[in-house]
Amino acid sequence: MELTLNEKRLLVALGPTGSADATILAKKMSARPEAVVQYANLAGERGLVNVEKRISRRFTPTEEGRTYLGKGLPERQLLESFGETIPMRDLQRHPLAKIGIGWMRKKGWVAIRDGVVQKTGASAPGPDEAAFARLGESGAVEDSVGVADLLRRGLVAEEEAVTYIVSMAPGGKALLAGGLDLQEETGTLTRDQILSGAWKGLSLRRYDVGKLPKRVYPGKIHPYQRLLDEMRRILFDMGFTEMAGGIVQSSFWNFDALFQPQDHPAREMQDTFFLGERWPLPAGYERVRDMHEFGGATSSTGWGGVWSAEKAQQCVLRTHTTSLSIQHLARHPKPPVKAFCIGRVYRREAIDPTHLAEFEQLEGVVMDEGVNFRHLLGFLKEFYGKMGFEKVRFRPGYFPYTEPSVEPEVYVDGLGWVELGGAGVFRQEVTAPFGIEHPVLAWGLGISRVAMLKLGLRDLRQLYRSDVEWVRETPTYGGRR
Ligand SMILES: N[C@@H](Cc1ccccc1)C(=O)O
Repeated sequence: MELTLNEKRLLVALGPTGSADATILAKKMSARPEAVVQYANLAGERGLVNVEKRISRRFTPTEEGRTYLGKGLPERQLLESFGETIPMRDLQRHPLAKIGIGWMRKKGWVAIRDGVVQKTGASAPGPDEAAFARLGESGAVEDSVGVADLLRRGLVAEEEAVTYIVSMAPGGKALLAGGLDLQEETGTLTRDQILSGAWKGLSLRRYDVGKLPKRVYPGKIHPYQRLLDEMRRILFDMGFTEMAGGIVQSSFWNFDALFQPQDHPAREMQDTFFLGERWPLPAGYERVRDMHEFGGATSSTGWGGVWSAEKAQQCVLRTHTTSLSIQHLARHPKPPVKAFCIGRVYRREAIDPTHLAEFEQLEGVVMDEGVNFRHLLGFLKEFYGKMGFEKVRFRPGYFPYTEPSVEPEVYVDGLGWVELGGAGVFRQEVTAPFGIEHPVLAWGLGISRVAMLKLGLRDLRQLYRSDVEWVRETPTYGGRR
């Protein structure tokens, strides 16, 4: 083992006592205490010494406290300034009278009658004076009853003292016993030393070029957040704007506006988190009602039956971000619309490694004159491609609000084809009540799924755990940033 000269000197300084405070070692080595702590930590890593950090509370005099040091507390000085009695008026001329008289009375040392101050005979020093005397001797005191009194009077202040105790470990002892060469070492050669050849006679400090430095973990964005940021950037790059909305939605916006029948199984208690609140229906809700009951002014026949306004008012934790898409379109019924959102959605799932009751969805809508199903497939291919899924295929799907509907699948090495979201063209039953006259392409996907695939996770819950080790070890992917 190659030791630095400083480490050797530390062992030599430590030798006689086996254990010492870093400040004492610093004096012996004529070095700064911080430097000694640094040498000791290095030697500690090699098992030569042990370093123990001790933090202690102590109290040192304040500026006011210092003025009494060696002389005594004001009441003591005042008490000793007169004999058995003194007229109050005379005592008041003493510079410490203001503070001292009150304390003398409080401590029962004097009584005042008819303008005359008279000693009671009791004036034994209390714990505060004892502590103050100790303070005078050593400059600092440990906590005690008396110190608490001094602290209250503002005569001492608390200080945290850190001391490092360095003690010899068996490794260091053995090295020291074997004898250490304390010749000065050269770490950096000068130009002159090289030119003159003097370097040949120097004892050079050795470097272990094979040794890895200590790992450092700089601040890092959570892998899932990185992925969300990347998706957001991809969509901005593709010309989308971001839409926003609340986590709580009325059933009207979460289901009815999307032509989901009121007796649809997804609207059952076991699938959706219903809330106690009810929200009023928006103006023009009757067109949605008519659409459900008989198809409104369109060629659709609707679902039939009676549509309940009460059911539509019931609030839910949004079960999909499509509830934001339809509201965005209701506010912007004229083309072009090209918007996306990333947000958390809630479903009453039995929780297991691949299903959680809350997860993030990404949603996109495109509305413009003449866009069609083929454009939708193109958008999806492009988006998934930018996400790093090169092979994408589409299977027919079903959603109450789109026709035609597809379920995109991406190819993942080792897993094969994996379903990733849903997409389709909004039905007239969805668009007509809001006066939307052009085709709307819509798609959505669970992005915690994407994260699982991209980060190679077996358990979705890993995304939501506070596992700093995992965050540290997960490489930043994609190479974009
Ligand atoms: N909302 C659907 C996804 C989807 C969005 C838009 C159109 C079609 C399907 C889901 O949660 O699975």
